[in-house]
This record gives sequence, C-alpha cells and structure tokens, in this order.
Amino acid sequence: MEFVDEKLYKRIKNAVGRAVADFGLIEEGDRVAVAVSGGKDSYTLLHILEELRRRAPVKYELMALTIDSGYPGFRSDVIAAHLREHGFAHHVESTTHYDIIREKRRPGSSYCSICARLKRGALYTLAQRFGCNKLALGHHLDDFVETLLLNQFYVGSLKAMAPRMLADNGETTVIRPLVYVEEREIIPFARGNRFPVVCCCCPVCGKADLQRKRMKELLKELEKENPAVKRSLLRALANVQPRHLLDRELQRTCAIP
Ligand SMILES: Nc1ncnc2c1ncn2[C@@H]1O[C@H](COP(=O)(O)OP(=O)(O)OP(=O)(O)O)[C@@H](O)[C@H]1O
Repeated sequence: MEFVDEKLYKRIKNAVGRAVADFGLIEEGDRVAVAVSGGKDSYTLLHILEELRRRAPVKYELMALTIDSGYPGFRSDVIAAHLREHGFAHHVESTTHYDIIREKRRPGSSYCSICARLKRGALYTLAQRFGCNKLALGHHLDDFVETLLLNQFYVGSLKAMAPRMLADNGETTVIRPLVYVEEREIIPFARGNRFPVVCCCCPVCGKADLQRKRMKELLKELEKENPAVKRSLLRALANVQPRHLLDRELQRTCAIP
C-alpha cells in the first residue's frame, strides 16, 4: 500500500522493526494473528506488519481476527471491507459477550476489564483454531507507560506490559510490536491513510477508564517541561536496578548480598 507522509510511515515501520528485533517478536515460519478491533492502533499494526513481511528475510504469515462482542451498532462489515480491499485474510467471530457481561457483572466492577478478559480469551481460542502461534495486539508506547504508572499509583506493583509473553493457554505467544510507537504518531498515520475507524459501541465507549485518563493528563503535563518523559519511562523499563528496589524475592533470585 502507498502511505501518505512517507517520513511518518518510515518512522513507525522502523520502530516496529526495532521492537521485532529487540524482543524476537517474529520468527521464521510464524503464523501471526493480528487482533484488529477497528481502532486506529490495530489497523496501523496490521498494515505495518504487512509492509515488514513483504521486505523481511524471514518468512511469516499474517491474518486478522476481529471479535464482535455483540454491542448493537458494531460495524464489523466496515472492517471486513477494508481488510478485503487490502487483501488480508480476516475472520470475524460473533460472540455473546454483551449478554454475558449484562448477566454476570457485579455492581461496581469494571466493565472494561470484564470485556477485555472475554475478548482476550476468545482471541487465544481463535488463534489456536486458525493455527496461529502468535497473537499481535495493538498496544503502543503510551499504553505501556500509562500501565506502568497505574500499577504503581493504584495497585502497588512495579509492572507494565510484556512485549512478548506466552499466554495462559501455554500455546499462543502474545506480542506487542507497537511498543516503541507513540500514540501521537499513530493518530496522524491512521487519519492520513483514512483507515475506517469504527467504534466498539459498548455502553461505556469513549468514557475511558478515569484512572487511565488521569495518567494521560499527568503525562501531558509533565511533557510540557520534558517532552521526552514517556520515552524516559519506557527506557526505565529496560533499565531495572534490582539492588535499588525492595522486592525480597528479586533480591534472592539476583543473589544480591
Ligand atoms: N474487538 C476486538 N477484536 C479484535 N481485537 C481487539 C478487539 N478489541 C481490542 N482488540 C485488540 O486489543 C488491543 C487493545 O485493545 P483496546 O481496547 O485497549 O484498544 P485501543 O488501545 O483503543 O486500540 P485500537 O485503536 O486498536 O482499538 C487492540 O489494539 C487490538 O489489538
């Protein structure tokens, strides 16, 4: 595909290529399922992985998977038409997640976390069904650092997200190739290339998780003084100093005297 803004395209492609190399995200013979929600991030991920695939010395296959959670108005047909136009293999799985959430959700529990858990389970099952050993998700750099802050501020845990991780099913490796790409690069890329973004149509769509919103605001504020603040947080995740932490298990495993 021809992308508008060649410079931006190359920057994103190079960042994805670097992540693939740094974490060994894609290997010879992989069948990679790309989870495409119809949002800007996963469209970007799929298109960039396809461009890399065409140029890569290693051979791998791609297919796109979409979960229709059953929210009225979700336009999986728009996603399917775009992917068909660009020649991607694609499967849409219709589920009854909306009904399950309405029945099972306890008052006060987070809508998004139940929905995400159900979707993730369905994606693992589908990846296996289609013979895909990898599942690529569209989380980007901002997601990593916001999650890092959220876990520190509200959970009391020093963790972000894994760029590569074996799923609970023991079969599927989850990969996040957009780890080095900032959301502010994805927004103009998706817009400029007219990716047909569709809303998930869930009852809380757009009313993003308030705590995550707070983290976004905090980072924006900090960026006024230090524009590289998010990059610095990401670097911190790759530069852990166990001696200067309080985790006793970690001290034992690192044999710190
Ligand atoms: N309905 C879905 N079908 C397939 N994959 C999904 C679906 N919803 C989410 N995903 C996958 O999980 C990732 C993270 O989901 P999240 O809901 O946080 O979306 P997001 O950050 O808004 O990204 P996007 O712009 O791709 O929707 C998505 O980028 C996508 O890879």
